[in-house]
Amino acid sequence: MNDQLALPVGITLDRFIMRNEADFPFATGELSQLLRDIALAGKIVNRDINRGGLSDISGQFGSQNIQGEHQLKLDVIANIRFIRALKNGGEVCAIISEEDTELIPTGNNKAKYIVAIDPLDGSSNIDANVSVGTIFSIYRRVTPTGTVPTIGDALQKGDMQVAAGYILYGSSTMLVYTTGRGVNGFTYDYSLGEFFLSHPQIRTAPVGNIYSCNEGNMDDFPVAVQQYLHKCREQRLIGRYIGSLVGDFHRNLLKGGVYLYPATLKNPEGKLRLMYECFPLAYIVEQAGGAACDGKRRILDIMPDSMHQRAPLYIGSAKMVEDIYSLHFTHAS
Ligand SMILES: O=P(O)(O)OC[C@H]1O[C@](O)(COP(=O)(O)O)[C@@H](O)[C@@H]1O
Ligand SMILES: [Mg+2]
Ligand SMILES: [Mg+2]
Repeated sequence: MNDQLALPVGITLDRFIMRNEADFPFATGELSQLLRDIALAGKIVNRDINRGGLSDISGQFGSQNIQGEHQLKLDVIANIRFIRALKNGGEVCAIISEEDTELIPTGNNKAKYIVAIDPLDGSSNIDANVSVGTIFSIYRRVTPTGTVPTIGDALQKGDMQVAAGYILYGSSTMLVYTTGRGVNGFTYDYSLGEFFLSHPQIRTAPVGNIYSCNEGNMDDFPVAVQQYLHKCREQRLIGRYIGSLVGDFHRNLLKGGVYLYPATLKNPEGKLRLMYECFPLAYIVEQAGGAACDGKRRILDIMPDSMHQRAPLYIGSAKMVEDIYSLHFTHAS
């Protein structure tokens, strides 16, 4: 409490980024600028989402993405907005997007960062006016700057991320991110057009009383998960499931709890994508004291072999994730 009182009221995202950059003696400002570019695109997409019900922006776009999902107009609009901001910003040499099959070269071959992005998360909720989000993950390229980026630059372990975050377009709009020195949350003040630090150094409880899972798939779940969900019910834990990963994750991060998306018959590898859903949220939750696994491994230890690879995800309060992991272990042996 004293720390928070000590903090000047109204620290903007920009000032926070600048202050943090000062802590890195060799910082060159590129990552800071990249975070600003993402925040700017987020403000524009936030405006689009607020108009989500209006005819020119609602409904299907009429095409499918590589996941076989019907793209909504807002999926495509958000994708265009972020790609344009990242290209114009000049700090990114290539982009992985949920909405694009191939790696997107930006033409900035001198740039040293790669961004993986889920431009609009929770698409199935957009026309019902339920919280949605954007999820991003940032890597340093492995090939020399000045050369054309390759898939080798894109496919890196989750542990290699230099920054990750999400924007939650909910009752208020928030940007939450980490650069490996804790997790901070910023709330958007429309009247000033600024993100302000509202949740400094977020920590998540080791045990919470919330579990989030689409139990409609219960019969498909591994036995270990079915057992865990029964235990949650026996303990009268609170079941909360929005169906927008960012919304469910954010609530559990602040209140304590666990989100589960196991493998199902429809998605035997799991539904969620490693590069732009699992990795960024796993980095954030670990920086906040929580944990994330796929039932067998720590999510951040996974080496991806394709850009749109999926994985089961168990993420949130450390002790709850550990329990799920041990149940998997018990049933595997
Ligand atoms: O409808 P389901 O099977 O419960 O899946 C919901 C999950 O799928 C997602 O919508 C997938 O993300 P996208 O909307 O970005 O495709 C998650 O946000 C959410 O947690
Ligand atoms: Mg998503
Ligand atoms: Mg999406």
